[in-house]
Amino acid sequence: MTKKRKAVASSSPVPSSKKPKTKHLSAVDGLPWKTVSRPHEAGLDLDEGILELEEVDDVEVVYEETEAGRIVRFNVLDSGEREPDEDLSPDEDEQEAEHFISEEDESPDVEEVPETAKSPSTSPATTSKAPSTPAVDVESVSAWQLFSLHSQLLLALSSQKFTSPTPIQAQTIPKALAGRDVIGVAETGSGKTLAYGLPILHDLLTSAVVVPAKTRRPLRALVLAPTRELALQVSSHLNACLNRYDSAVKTEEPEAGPSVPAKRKGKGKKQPLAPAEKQGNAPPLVSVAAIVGGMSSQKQKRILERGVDVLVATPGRLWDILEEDDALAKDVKSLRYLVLDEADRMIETGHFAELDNILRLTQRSFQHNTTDADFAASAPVAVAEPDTQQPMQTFVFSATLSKDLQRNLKKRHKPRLFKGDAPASTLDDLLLRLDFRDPEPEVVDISPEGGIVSTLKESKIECLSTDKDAYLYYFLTRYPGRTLVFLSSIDGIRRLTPLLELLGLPVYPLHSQLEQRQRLKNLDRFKSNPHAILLSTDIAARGLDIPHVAHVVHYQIPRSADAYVHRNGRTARAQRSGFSMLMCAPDERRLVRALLGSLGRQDSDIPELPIEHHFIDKLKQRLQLAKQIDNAQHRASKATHDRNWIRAAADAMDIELESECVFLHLRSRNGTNPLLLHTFSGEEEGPSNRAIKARNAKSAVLKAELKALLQQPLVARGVSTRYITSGSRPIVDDILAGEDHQGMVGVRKSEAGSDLLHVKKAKVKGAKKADGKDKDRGVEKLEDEEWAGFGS
Ligand SMILES: Nc1ncnc2c1ncn2[C@@H]1O[C@H](COP(=O)(O)OP(=O)(O)OP(=O)(O)O)[C@@H](O)[C@H]1O
Repeated sequence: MTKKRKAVASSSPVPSSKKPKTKHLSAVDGLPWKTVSRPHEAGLDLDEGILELEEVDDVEVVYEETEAGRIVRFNVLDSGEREPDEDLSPDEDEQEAEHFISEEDESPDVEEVPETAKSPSTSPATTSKAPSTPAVDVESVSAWQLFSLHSQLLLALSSQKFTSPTPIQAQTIPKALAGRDVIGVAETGSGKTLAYGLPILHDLLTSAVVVPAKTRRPLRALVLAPTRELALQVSSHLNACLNRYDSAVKTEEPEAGPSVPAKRKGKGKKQPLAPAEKQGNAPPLVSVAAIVGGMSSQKQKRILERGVDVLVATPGRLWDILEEDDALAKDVKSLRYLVLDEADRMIETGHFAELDNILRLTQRSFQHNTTDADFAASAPVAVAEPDTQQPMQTFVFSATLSKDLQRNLKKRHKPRLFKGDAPASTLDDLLLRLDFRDPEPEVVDISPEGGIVSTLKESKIECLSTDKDAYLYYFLTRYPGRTLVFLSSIDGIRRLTPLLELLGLPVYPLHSQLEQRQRLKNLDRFKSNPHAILLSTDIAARGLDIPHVAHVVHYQIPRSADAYVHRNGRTARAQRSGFSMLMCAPDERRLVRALLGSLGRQDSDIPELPIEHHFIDKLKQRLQLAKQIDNAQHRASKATHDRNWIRAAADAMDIELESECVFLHLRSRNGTNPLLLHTFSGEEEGPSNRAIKARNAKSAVLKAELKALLQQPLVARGVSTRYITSGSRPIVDDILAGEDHQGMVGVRKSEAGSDLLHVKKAKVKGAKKADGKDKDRGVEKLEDEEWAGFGS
């Protein structure tokens, strides 16, 4: 097992007012190591790589010269709880109080142990109240103070530099904290995850008890998300709000006899630190986990056996588990919180039946008509009894929920009872099945007109379908930057990925037919390389929060206006600027018009991106070569694959390839549709080694040719690379100013968004010249209106 340790050697400044006491240790193992949760999104907790990661804080490394030579000592700074006035003068104490608040200042005194803790398993003998959290820098989160959030959350917001709530958070958090059901609609990247996440975590933290290791936690909150990546991301965003808390918490293993809530027990007294190992393995106060398809179900079952407070899941995997896990099904029936993130997408993913089944479980009215016998099987470990009478709060969030739907939801007064087994077929039906406790759930809709965020600049390129590869290659070369290219088909991604790879671009595919591990790996590579290109289907269209995506390209027209909005939402997030480019073939114009029409916009709203057409032919030449290489490689690998396959099939059937002529008639699993009818004999045993070698040699020659071509600079028309001060486009000034484009000689480095602006200005200027003063105003007005949607 690989075990990695990371020492944070007292880099965090200890306030000068604190005089930490130190423990001197010479052995590394004696340090208070804490296990760090490994990011599963990064694939680190899979079968390879780091299996365990530990870190240590507040350790000073001291080198001492001794007779035996130089030795290293570690001073463990004990900045733990002090006796009042122990280390500080009264003045200093006051000063410190001005800058920091602790949980005790913030929240009411010790809370009652909640109902959930009163089950035999979480009786006072085995649970204790949440310990206090570290101090919070009040000033950095003053804008959050009005919500009176748990100090751990303030701490997390402060450390993530989330200085103030976003508009959707500001409007929904108070309502959610007041116990209302909320339907939140706000633009992409506006912080909807924390809009529902913070109220849930606040409640769970303030009512949390330290659950002993062997006790299963009852599920309190369920977040459903349409894709695996989104579920993992939501779980990681919520965990980021709990991280520092867990590392700061000091827990004690419960001893025999009644335990006392930690706060009371520790009031004014110094709490002994649990041994390092115990701290590292201590169960978190509030736990969040993700359950998604494509990842080890054994591991996910283990997590569920231990129990989690907040479960983030895709409906498909969750329903699979629910069918077998009665304890979890029972929990789902008595949830405290239910969240549908990107609800409108979930009915499109083919998991609608599962989602419908899960929603049935959450229906209290449904439960009243059902006995618990279905789920009465005994739990594997002690379970804290959930409170089925506790009302459930429901949150539905998306960037695109139609006004009609919102009106329907508001009109509804009672949850609809299920009649028969026919699944609902529309989003309206689905949402009407939600067991809103409010007769009128709060609808907070602050989505922008047309669904497009103000910091996004849109553009389009009109070209033939067959030229899309060349124009895409042009765009990627002309505007390097993290780019997410959306295609509608997996086949398209499979075709385009090797071509762009051969052209030397850092390109990664993402689609549902990749293994989950590969999906996460590619996503991770995309996140870590500022020039990476992700070719993806719409599985990356919703919710994914990848920092600094510079461009979104719609290689194929999105299927719906909502898809257009969500795809665009992967850039221009959290008030940052972003750029999107729609590639439109002549036969797609009608679709684009319809798509924009349903957003209340026009085709002409989206300006064309200026193209230096001179480059296109050169790029086509390179692409042509890349296609030939790809074909040659494909044929060679297919031939090898076919040959191996035929041999394996013959082996399996105990057939001599040399002598017989055989019919292979393979059928699909259900035995109905013939998949392949193949005749072969020894002579037809696939291509010979010689043929395969010849193909490989051909592709090697083509590769060398392409390599040479790629090394040649792409030079703009009118540029002389020999005489950089002459030619119709002197380039010397740009070179001297460092503004020359690295991949295209004679082109100035620029951002796609600013080039778009230049086009706009040039148009206005040209129009002014041509049409005279009166018309000028008209043109300017028209331009302004056109640009109103782009917020430039
Ligand atoms: N109060 C805040 N201040 C600054 N950044 C924030 C704040 N809240 C959230 N963020 C950050 O904003 C980004 C977008 O948040 P989030 O993913 O929740 O958006 P979203 O509205 O759910 O987007 P989408 O509709 O695409 O799913 C994230 O990186 C998140 O960490």
